[in-house]
Amino acid sequence: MKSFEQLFAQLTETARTRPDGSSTVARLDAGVHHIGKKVVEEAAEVWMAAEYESKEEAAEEISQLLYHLQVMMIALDLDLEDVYRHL
Ligand SMILES: N=c1c2ncn([C@@H]3O[C@H](COP(=O)(O)OP(=O)(O)OP(=O)(O)O)[C@@H](O)[C@H]3O)c2ncn1[C@@H]1O[C@H](COP(=O)(O)O)[C@@H](O)[C@H]1O
Repeated sequence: MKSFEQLFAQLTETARTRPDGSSTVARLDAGVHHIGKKVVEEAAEVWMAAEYESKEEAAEEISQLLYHLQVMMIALDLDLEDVYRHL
């Protein structure tokens, strides 16, 4: 289990070191348009899980949405403070 901040640190390091086989590197290479489609897709899956599936399934979809939002942040060179200052 990892926190939001721990995942962001891991993904930032992954983007810097570009390990072979990383799905995060592949998503970053695919670009903002591709990442944006995943954000929208995962947001819809959160909605559907919340209305029609279990709390556990909703939690899993929410975790995937958070992951793709973090990938988008890295693609845009945003750090956590850039987002937190709007909370
Ligand atoms: N937390 C996540 C995570 N959440 C979601 N996903 C990705 O999002 C996908 C879920 O989307 P879908 O259900 O739509 O699955 P899919 O249809 O196969 O989606 P696509 O792969 O085709 O886009 C998963 O298959 C993963 O590819 C994640 N991929 C990676 N992580 C974490 O990111 C870290 C780095 O991962 P790598 O870059 O792969 O090393 C690791 O700690 C991982 O646990």
